[in-house]
Amino acid sequence: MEAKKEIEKLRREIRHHEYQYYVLDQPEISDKEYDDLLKKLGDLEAKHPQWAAPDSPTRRVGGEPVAGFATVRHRRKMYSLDNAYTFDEIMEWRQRVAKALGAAGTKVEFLAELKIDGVSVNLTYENGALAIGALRGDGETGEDVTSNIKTIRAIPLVLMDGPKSLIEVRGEAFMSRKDFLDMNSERKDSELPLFANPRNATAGTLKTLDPKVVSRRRLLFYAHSLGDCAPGIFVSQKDFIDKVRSWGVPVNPQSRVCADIEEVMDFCRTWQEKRNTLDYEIDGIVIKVNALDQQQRLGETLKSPRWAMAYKFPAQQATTKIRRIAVSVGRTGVLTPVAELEPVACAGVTISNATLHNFDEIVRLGVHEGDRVLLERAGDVIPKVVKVVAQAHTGAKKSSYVPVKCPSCGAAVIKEKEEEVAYRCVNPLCPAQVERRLIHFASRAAMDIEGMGEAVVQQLVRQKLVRDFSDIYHLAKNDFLKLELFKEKKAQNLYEGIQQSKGRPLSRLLFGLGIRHVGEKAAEVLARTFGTVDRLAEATLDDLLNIHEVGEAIASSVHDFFHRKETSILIGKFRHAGLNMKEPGRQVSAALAGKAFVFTGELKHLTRRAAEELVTSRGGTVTSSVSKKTSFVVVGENPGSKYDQARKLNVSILDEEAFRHMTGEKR
Ligand SMILES: NC(=O)c1ccc[n+]([C@@H]2O[C@H](COP(=O)([O-])OP(=O)(O)OC[C@H]3O[C@@H](n4cnc5c(N)ncnc54)[C@H](O)[C@@H]3O)[C@@H](O)[C@H]2O)c1
Ligand SMILES: [Zn+2]
Repeated sequence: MEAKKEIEKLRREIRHHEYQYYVLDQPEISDKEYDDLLKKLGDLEAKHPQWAAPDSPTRRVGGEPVAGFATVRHRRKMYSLDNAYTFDEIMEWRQRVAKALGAAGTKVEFLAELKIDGVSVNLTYENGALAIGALRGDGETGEDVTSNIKTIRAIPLVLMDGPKSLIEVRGEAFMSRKDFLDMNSERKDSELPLFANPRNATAGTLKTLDPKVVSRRRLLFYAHSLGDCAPGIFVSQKDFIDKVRSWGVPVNPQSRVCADIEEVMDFCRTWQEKRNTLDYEIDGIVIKVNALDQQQRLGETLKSPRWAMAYKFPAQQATTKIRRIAVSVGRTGVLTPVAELEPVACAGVTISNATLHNFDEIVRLGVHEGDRVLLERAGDVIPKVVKVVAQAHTGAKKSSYVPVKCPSCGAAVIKEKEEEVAYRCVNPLCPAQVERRLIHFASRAAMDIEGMGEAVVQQLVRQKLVRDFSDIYHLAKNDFLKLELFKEKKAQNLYEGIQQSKGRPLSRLLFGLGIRHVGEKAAEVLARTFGTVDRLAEATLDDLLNIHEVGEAIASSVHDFFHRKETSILIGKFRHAGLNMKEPGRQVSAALAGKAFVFTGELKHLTRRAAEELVTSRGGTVTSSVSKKTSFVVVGENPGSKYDQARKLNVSILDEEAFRHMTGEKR
């Protein structure tokens, strides 16, 4: 009974972390900690086979597909990989392979590949042309992200001299370290939660509903696995890699054929040392039995192929001393404690600051100035303090690191509600806050003002040249000549950068304004739905709540924002300065905007994809299952259970004819 309880508790815990990781792309624990939980569960299940369950996390790949996308069933299952953390575990695997292959198993060739920390993507080519791009999902069905995938330049839309028969090429979509860091620093400026690693950032990007956002993120791609295909095209993994490369699909040039397992381990050692010379993150080495006929004989378990193994590198940690616990002031006045460190080398870079997240975290860690701490850099994120390894010998310990006054402006510091963890500076004119807000406004994902980085904003604020967003648009070229290192040319460029930003679409402006809870995605949805700033400003709370992707927090924050006197003054000033404040390119339709559609059954006049496109291009969304949030279910011939579900939940039902009228396809 005890064991059963423990197993159930572990499963619940693991499922929680899987949801955080696969669906929200915001893990709360490190991969190693997650893998340890999973291993513990696996061991318990092996010891108590009577409590095994088919839906246990030990037997399932990934997580449920994310809502908001249509799903596709993979023609062949997409698997996870088994992990090895030591060379002993690699040797054990080598022996299992030998045993399973019998006489042929003593001599096996391997292909060793870098394990890039990205997202698995399945590309289906039909007649040599890219037909579907899908994510792994739960391995059986995944999110259809074709329109996002098509914006990735590294992925060819047509194969050069490839097979005409259907073929599935699988590989890793990923982000360079630099693009990942840029993306996170933009998010930091916007006070959005940071992505823990490039993989979460890539997943978050591929799951955005707007392909434009994806194209801006510059994702990369390397093919590494074969899905469904006609028989006889390839004889080995190496052969597959070479052939797809010749058809124009990028593959990782570092892969190596290894004659035996010793060579494989050399390769692992080499890359463990050299991993930081790459401009993308790898978290290990994938070892594959090279010959496809041997792979077939080895087969797969429910979760992973027996012919492959992932060797995972140790986590990137280091220890050092905290010199001081400083406090930084964010855009909304939130105070964040930062540990200033004795510089230490960790995973190829020198670290001198680490985040402590909030003041509760300081208490939880029991950390003080002068302590030696363990740091971890997961991916390239700002390093975090994991725990105290040795307490300071000297010096009085502070009872609290919460400052009485704002370190920037000296105003009072408050905690809005007792249950909140954040302390804030109450002064909206606090120079540190104004600076952060302007940096965010000018950042790449917002108004994208060329030449207006942190240093420039800082000087503009300190010299009292700007106090609010609209002041930027009243600066003359001569004003910039007062800034450090500014000469004629640079001043001219910044001036032009500012002028150019006036034309940015409404979505960028909304994001830049830093309205609470309005991130990039919500800004896009709002801009798409209302089209102009005036219509958005007039929206009632109900109008906002009626939008499928908008929840209560966003709705009331947007409503409040546009009903403030300062906001209408600001918008007036923007208009006077000639800002665009419209969302172009969307034939937004009032009937469809913000509505959620579900399709079931066959349509006569439209393909499913064309029908979905009609919805999304008019500001609506398509989801795969019917819920209370569904606005319409479009029913074709031979509808499935979604039709019954729609009737049960009293969701409006449209036939094809009515749907085409609604979209303006038919008059
Ligand atoms: N921190 C958390 O809370 C949390 C939660 C869930 C999962 N995870 C992490 O995610 C991992 C499980 O995810 P997973 O099932 O995707 O396994 P995985 O990432 O360990 O391995 C499988 C994946 O590796 C990728 N890959 C990269 N290079 C490859 C190559 N050359 N050949 C084949 N595949 C290659 C593929 O995308 C494949 O899907 C665990 O190791 C765990 O650490 C963490
Ligand atoms: Zn302040």
